Parts: sequence; C-alpha cells; structure tokens
Amino acid sequence: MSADGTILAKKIRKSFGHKTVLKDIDLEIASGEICCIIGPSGSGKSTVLRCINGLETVDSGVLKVNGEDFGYYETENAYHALPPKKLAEQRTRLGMVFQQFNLFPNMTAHENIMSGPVLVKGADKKESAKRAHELLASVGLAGFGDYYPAQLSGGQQQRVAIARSLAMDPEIMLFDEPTSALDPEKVGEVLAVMKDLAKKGMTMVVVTHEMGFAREVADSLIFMDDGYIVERGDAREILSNPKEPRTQAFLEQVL
Ligand SMILES: Nc1ncnc2c1ncn2[C@@H]1O[C@H](COP(=O)(O)OP(=O)(O)OP(=O)(O)O)[C@@H](O)[C@H]1O
Repeated sequence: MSADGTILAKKIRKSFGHKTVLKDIDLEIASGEICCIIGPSGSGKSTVLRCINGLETVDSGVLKVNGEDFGYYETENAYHALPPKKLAEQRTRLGMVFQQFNLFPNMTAHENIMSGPVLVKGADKKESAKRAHELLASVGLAGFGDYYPAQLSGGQQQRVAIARSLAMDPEIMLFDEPTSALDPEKVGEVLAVMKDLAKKGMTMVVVTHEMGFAREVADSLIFMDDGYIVERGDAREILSNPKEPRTQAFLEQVL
C-alpha cells in the first residue's frame, strides 16, 4: 500500500440518539500537515478523531483517509459498508494516542510496542523486537523496555503509547488530548516527542488544550463549537488574530 497521509471529509454528520454532535464537518488535511483542533468541552473534537479512526461510524458524508473511502462509500442514494477486513486494514495505517495511555498493563513497554506488528500484522518477532528497541530510544526511553506500565510515570507511559502506535508504521497519527492526564512537569517530554514526529513529516491531527504547542508546531488550526467548525486556517494567524467572536471568546479564556 503506497503512502498517502491525507484526510478528506465532506459534510460529515454524527448523532448519538437525538443529539447531533457533528454538523456538516469538512476537513482537508494534506500529507505532512499538523492540524490542531481546539474548542470547548463537548464541542465534538474527540468525535471527529474517533470517526477518522473508525471507532465511530459517521451517519452521512464523505470520508476518505489515506486517499481511500474509509469504512464505507456513498452512492447517490445509499451508503455501502466496505468489508470489515478492509476497515481493519485501513485502521492499521492510522495511529491513535489517547488521553489515558491505554497500554496493556500485563505487558512490558517492549512487549506493548511489539504487540501490534506481531499480533495484528504477523510480523517477524526478531525484526519487531529490534524495531521496538529503536522506537523506545526514539522516544527517550532506551533501557525502559522491561518496565511494566505501572512502573512508569504518566509521561513515560504516554511516550510508550506513541512508540506503540509508530510500530505499525502509520501514515497518520491522531492525538486526543495526549497531555491532559499528565502532571504539568511531564507535559513537555511528550510534546517534545510529538514535535520530533512533526519534523519528520508525519500527518498529525491533535486535539489539544496546549496552545503553545499549536502556535509553535501546527500548520493549521480548527476551532470547533457545538458540533460545528467555527473557524479554521493558519494556526498562528488564528491564535493571534481570531476572526469569529466565538473563537475570540474561547481564546480569551484559555490564553
Ligand atoms: N458514545 C457516545 N454516546 C452518547 N453521547 C456521546 C458519545 N460520545 C460523545 N458523546 C457526546 O457528544 C458530544 C461531543 O463529545 P466529544 O467527546 O466529541 O467532545 P469534545 O469536544 O472532545 O469534549 P472534551 O473536550 O470534553 O473531550 C458531547 O455532548 C458528548 O456527551
């Protein structure tokens, strides 16, 4: 499968019961772009990521990830699900990092990182072990391979979680408030790993409250409120000169 690293959404809608959570969301994210999504609690930020990752299915709209119809495709009058095997394959090309690190507690850091390639892709164990060592080193955790999650700090666990996602060689990485559960002094070490990844050309969509990271690293910024994209554009431009009153009010609270 050739790399693509793009995300395209047109008029995505998603409801839970009677509540419409995503209201005609459009996205166009280029390969290598770093896009931060900000907005108040409950505005739909996580749901956008969960739809891109296939953890939720959208109710309507077009969604293409890595250049392919994702999970389903639309014809004039109907939606057609792609075979579940196809969705599973598409999902292996996306990495997702959650607020709660979600590591397997009964596996070491090293085993956590190897688990995807070996169990999901059937990769060679020796090769995967070598790669896990390299990935641990790349997130600043060389020598921590034998530690279990409970023996690691939150910042270390989150870096293992990032390495675990990278072990699958994704074209796109999605981050859902990756530093929100961390002690303030651990936030920087996770953001440093994310900055490093951004420099390497990974496509990244990051739901975050870290405005400093958005200003420094993001190419584009999306401000969501009440299921809508209220404002989007160049990250630094919006952060210093928001056009929409709702964005202005939000940024006044958080900056
Ligand atoms: N599985 C679900 N079932 C029912 N309602 C849901 C579900 N997931 C999300 N919601 C609702 O959808 C709305 C948007 O939630 P979402 O988590 O996407 O917002 P968010 O902007 O990421 O919020 P936060 O910053 O608090 O994480 C909220 O009202 C939430 O309660």
